[in-house]
Amino acid sequence: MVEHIKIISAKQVADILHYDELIPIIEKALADFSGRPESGIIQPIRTVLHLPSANGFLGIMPAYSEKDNALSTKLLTFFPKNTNISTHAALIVVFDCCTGIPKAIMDGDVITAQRTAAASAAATKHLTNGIPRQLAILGAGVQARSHYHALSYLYKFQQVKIWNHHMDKAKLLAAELGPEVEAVPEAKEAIQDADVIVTVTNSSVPVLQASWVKQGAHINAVGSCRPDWNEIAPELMHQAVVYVDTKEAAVKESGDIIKSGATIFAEIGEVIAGKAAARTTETTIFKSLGMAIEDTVTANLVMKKLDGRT
Ligand SMILES: NC(=O)C1=CN([C@@H]2O[C@H](COP(=O)(O)OP(=O)(O)OC[C@H]3O[C@@H](n4cnc5c(N)ncnc54)[C@H](O)[C@@H]3O)[C@@H](O)[C@H]2O)C=CC1
Ligand SMILES: O=C([O-])C1=[NH+]CCC1
Repeated sequence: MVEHIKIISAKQVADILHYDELIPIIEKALADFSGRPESGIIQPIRTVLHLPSANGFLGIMPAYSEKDNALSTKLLTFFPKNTNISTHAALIVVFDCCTGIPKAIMDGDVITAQRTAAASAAATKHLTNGIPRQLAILGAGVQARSHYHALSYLYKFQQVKIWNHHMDKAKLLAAELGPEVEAVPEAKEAIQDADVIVTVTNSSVPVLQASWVKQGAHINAVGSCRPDWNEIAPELMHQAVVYVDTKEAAVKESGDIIKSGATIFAEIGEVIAGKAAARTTETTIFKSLGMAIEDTVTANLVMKKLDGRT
């Protein structure tokens, strides 16, 4: 059986994935997820193993889409103390939906970076107030980079400010990205004029304060995927209208939700499907935890492209 499994590298995945195709696919997956079980999506809450000795995590993330005929599991590790090597590492195993036979093992790092940014881009498209001109990113790692590219695919920002707790990393990323991108020493300075804010740090305590955020801004809160970690000040969680990718996981996994006790207004998939309001004139937060179905539909796109089926 193993001889027939395709091994698909990060480079192959990166060559295939582009935001023009990925954002609509993720948008549809988010809507289908919120329309389950009728939409044919099956996705349990992920299993997360905590390794106290290394303060690391292993997540197992299976999902199935009947419409897409796609079945896969992502295996993801998160070791936040890693230095000089990545803090997250992922593999995706793709199965044949009729026989259950594994078809491929592919790199999951590029997919994790890009599908997460595509989900934030989809949320921003639905929740932002008018055309955003100023982007702020807190964090300067893998997700900071992919969020810049996904959001810049949708909008031409006049100014992008990046803050990181180590300024040198923010400076390096700013230099790599575009002439409109600037590294700033204080998070508050990055946030004050921002129409769209992205939080993508490994912090377990708030990096974004309520008083810094202008009324009507949209926030993609992407980090803090642990129940006892929060990246957003509880006051801001209460002031904003809170959207999530999955309500079921948000109340189990998200410290931003659990520690603040904030009310979830809707899943972003309900907004995309026209079943919940997009309250764009208010300050909005999209609390993203990441969903296996995003990986499954993205891996399916990679498979289809490699097979010449699309
Ligand atoms: N919602 C989702 O679907 C996903 C969420 N994530 C989460 O997004 C966050 C960023 O992920 P990556 O960019 O892949 O990680 P990364 O390790 O590449 O980047 C993390 C950034 O946070 C900074 N940082 C580390 N400790 C910090 C602290 N105590 N305070 C402030 N900044 C700190 C680092 O300097 C770095 O710039 C993580 O929390 C990760 O778990 C990652 C993948 C998917
Ligand atoms: O969905 C995902 O891949 C992740 N969520 C938090 C860390 C990685």
